[in-house]
Amino acid sequence: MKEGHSLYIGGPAGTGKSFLLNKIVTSLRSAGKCVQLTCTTGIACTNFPPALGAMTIHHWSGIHDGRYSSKEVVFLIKNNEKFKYALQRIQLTDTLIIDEVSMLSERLFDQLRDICSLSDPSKLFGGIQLILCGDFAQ
Ligand SMILES: Nc1ncnc2c1ncn2[C@@H]1O[C@H](COP(=O)(O)OP(=O)(O)OP(=O)(O)O)[C@@H](O)[C@H]1O
Repeated sequence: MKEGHSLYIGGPAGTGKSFLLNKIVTSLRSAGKCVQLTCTTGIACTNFPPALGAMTIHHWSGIHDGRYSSKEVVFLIKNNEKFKYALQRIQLTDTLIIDEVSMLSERLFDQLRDICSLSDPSKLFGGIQLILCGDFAQ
């Protein structure tokens, strides 16, 4: 993880996934990484202490309510003033954590791949380290 590899953390409810994410955020941030903690729902964000700054993946990425196609949202993030903070977040992020990832649709995951590429178009997901967490058996 510290070398920047992407990973999936899985396990049933109560096995300590959120506990582990908490430790990961703290550890990577103290190593100087820009770590963004996101969840697929707002309610899941409340599992974390406010100091960790958890936000929905929709907010982090600029996707918001998902009304745009991948092409449209990438264009807006690049060119529309209203999306400038999303662009800054994307370009600054070293590690993107997505909790409750089993709630993420294939369509949204594809959009995220395209949006993350704004960070570095030559790399898959823009070279951002992904830490996906959840329970696909849920
Ligand atoms: N290594 C650990 N040491 C001490 N307490 C722990 C450890 N791992 C988990 N816990 C405690 O166990 C409880 C459940 O952990 P946690 O909420 O992280 O599980 P979870 O897998 O995220 O569950 P859910 O999927 O329901 O959100 C919490 O009270 C947490 O503080």
